[in-house]
Amino acid sequence: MNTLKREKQLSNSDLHDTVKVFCRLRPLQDECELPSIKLVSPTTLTLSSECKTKQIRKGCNYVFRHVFTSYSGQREVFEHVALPLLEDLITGKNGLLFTYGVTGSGKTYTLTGDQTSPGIMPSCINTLFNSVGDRQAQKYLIKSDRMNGFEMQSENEALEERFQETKSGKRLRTIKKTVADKIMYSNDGTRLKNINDECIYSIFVSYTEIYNNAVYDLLDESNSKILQAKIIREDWQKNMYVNGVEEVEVKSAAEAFELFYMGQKRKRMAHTLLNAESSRSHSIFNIRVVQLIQNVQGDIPSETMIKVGQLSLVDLAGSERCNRTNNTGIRLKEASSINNSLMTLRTCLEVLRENQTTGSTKVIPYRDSRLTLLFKNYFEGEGQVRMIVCINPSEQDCEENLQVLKFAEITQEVQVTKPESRYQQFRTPNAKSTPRETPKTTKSKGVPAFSFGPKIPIIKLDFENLEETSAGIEKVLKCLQVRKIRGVQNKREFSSKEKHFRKRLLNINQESVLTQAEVRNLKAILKKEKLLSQNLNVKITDLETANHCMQSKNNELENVVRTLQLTIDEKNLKLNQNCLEQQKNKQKLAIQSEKLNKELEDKLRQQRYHMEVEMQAKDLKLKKMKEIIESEEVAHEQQFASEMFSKVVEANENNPLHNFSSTATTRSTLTNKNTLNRGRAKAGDVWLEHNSIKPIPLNTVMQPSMKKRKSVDKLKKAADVTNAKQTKYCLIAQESDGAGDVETKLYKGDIIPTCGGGAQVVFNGVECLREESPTRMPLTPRDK
Ligand SMILES: Nc1ncnc2c1ncn2[C@@H]1O[C@H](COP(=O)(O)OP(=O)(O)OP(=O)(O)O)[C@@H](O)[C@H]1O
Repeated sequence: MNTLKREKQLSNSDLHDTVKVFCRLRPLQDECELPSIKLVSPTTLTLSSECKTKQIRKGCNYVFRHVFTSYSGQREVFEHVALPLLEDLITGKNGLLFTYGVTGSGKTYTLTGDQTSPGIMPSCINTLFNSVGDRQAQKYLIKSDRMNGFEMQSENEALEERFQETKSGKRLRTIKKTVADKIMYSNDGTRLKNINDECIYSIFVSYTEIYNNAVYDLLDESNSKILQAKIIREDWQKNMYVNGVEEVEVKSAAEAFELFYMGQKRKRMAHTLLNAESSRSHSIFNIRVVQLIQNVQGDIPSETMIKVGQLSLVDLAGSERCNRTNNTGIRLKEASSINNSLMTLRTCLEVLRENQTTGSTKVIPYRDSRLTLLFKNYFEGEGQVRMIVCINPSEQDCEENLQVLKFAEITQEVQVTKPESRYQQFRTPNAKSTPRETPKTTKSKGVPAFSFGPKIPIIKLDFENLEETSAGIEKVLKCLQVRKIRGVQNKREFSSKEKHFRKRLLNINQESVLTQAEVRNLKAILKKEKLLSQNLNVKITDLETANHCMQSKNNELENVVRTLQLTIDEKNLKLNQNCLEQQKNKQKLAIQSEKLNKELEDKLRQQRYHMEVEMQAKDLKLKKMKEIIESEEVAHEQQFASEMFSKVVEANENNPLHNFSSTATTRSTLTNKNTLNRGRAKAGDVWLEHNSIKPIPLNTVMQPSMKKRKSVDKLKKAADVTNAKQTKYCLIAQESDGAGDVETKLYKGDIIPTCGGGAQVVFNGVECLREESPTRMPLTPRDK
């Protein structure tokens, strides 16, 4: 397995020239969480196994100049990182310190901190004022020209300005004392050792921010609500600066903190209007220390030199990725702008490193972003550059931290030339104009710009005292010679100054041409923006109208929904009432039916009891009747059976098909069934009426009841009897006694199908119809 262990050891000589990169780990919010970053040594760290990013290079170490752990205090960070920059600043050297890292990794905390643990900015301010003490120049003796330069005023001018300020109350701070107390940071009394006792100092601060690639002056008091974007320009020394930026001279730490507080307030206010957050912009707090060195000859200051040092403290915006934050709209624009500027910073440093290591001369794209353009000079050797990489060792930030570490890796390989102090500006109190170009070692004397040499002495021509006269002439000659030499020098100086002046004029002209072009561009941009804004206004109006329509429609629909809802509610109420009534009715019905059932059961029980009693009585009666009938009928039966038998035999003779099982069976069945089945013919029974003779119809009142019948005179085929529909059989016989009486006898029986498919007739009764003549003689007992 190829171990990718890579550890960069920075050589001592490199340390002086490279960008010095420090790392600060912030404490984890959740104490139970395991850190995704592991400290290998005080200068080295590595990503731990908790970091589950795909891009992780296992075993890869990242080396810094120093790693501040979560236990490192603000003081430690200040002493290691910012104090050397302050020492440079006080001697007129420039320095740039920026914090870089993911959102929430502690950049602002490191730079600003809070009252009890002041960050780098308040510590720098406190240390500066502790060190300068009473060696401060009088206010307004030095004045910013708002073009990266300084002017020197006479004491009277400065006094006048101070007087005007007090009179107008222009710079009187508006914040309350309670707020002023709150914005004070604790001061531990640290002092710088390299203060020059022969100098007096003036401290200036400016506070700017870069938001969406536009520079805003946070101390600009011209319009307190809307911040105007500023342009970045290059001064005559090729230094980049924010044109027209407000540089305020501060005479105490409190004043500086007040300005910082006001700048932050303005930033918040402007951002509320722009719908942005503080961490969405890069903020730059600039401290400039102007050092005045005055050489005094007698009572008159013979020469005045100015050295200017600048320290830029930059709080970069968070470097998170767009897809993690799911930004859209303005946030996406902000994020891409932040990422673009950070990307450009990265590209610039990469190209710079490549140019330095390979000797190539690739163009560094400083102009691609305002951030890199503003700090171009630092990367090209105008001062020390230090970076604090802030890291939140939480697992969530793991992937972003990896990107940050990679950036840190590139940055610390970039070389910057060692800064050196120089006289940036010079101005004598009596001269009004500021010489723009001041060679580092140029010294100007407190005498008129052009001197014509010593005055020509006045001599008296005294021919009597020739010696004195000739000495005087000699003096005049000498003086004239000196004046001649001075004249030549003056001529030379004049021509060089003229040259220089022309050159400056040319530069100014070029600058003015460039400015004009810039103004033209800006005007074109403004025009475009105005057009865009007009279009947007039209769109907004359209959308507002549409929105209005939609809202009225929506209101109507809401009304409809409300009425429908009311109807539904009413119906639901009725439905519920109906349900309740139904349930009540059901309950009532159930109670009633239960009552009825009970009553019926009681009645049934009573009836059953009565019937049983009746039945028993009837049974008793029947038994008695049976006994009587049986004794009476024995004789009749025998006679009837013999009659029946003869009739059937007779009928059988006429119809051989008539299938009777046996005479004996018939007789016995007849005997048994006669009493039981007589008169039990049902209404639905079909009768087979067998008229073997043609009977004379009798007009008796009672007639046989055979509603459904089939009359046959002969039984020709078996089907006549076996027809399943026919259930009753009736054989008709008629007799006449000759005296006029006629008797018809109907022998009745049930047709019962047999197992063999035939049928048998079981006789069970005889009906007799008798018609007697009213004229007939009564029968003698013999006749009977
Ligand atoms: N070293 C630290 N010790 C204690 N608290 C810290 C430390 N670093 C950061 N914090 C806390 O973490 C929180 C976030 O820090 P800070 O606002 O400085 O992050 P940031 O990187 O500036 O974020 P942004 O990019 O959003 O501005 C703050 O509440 C701060 O107090």
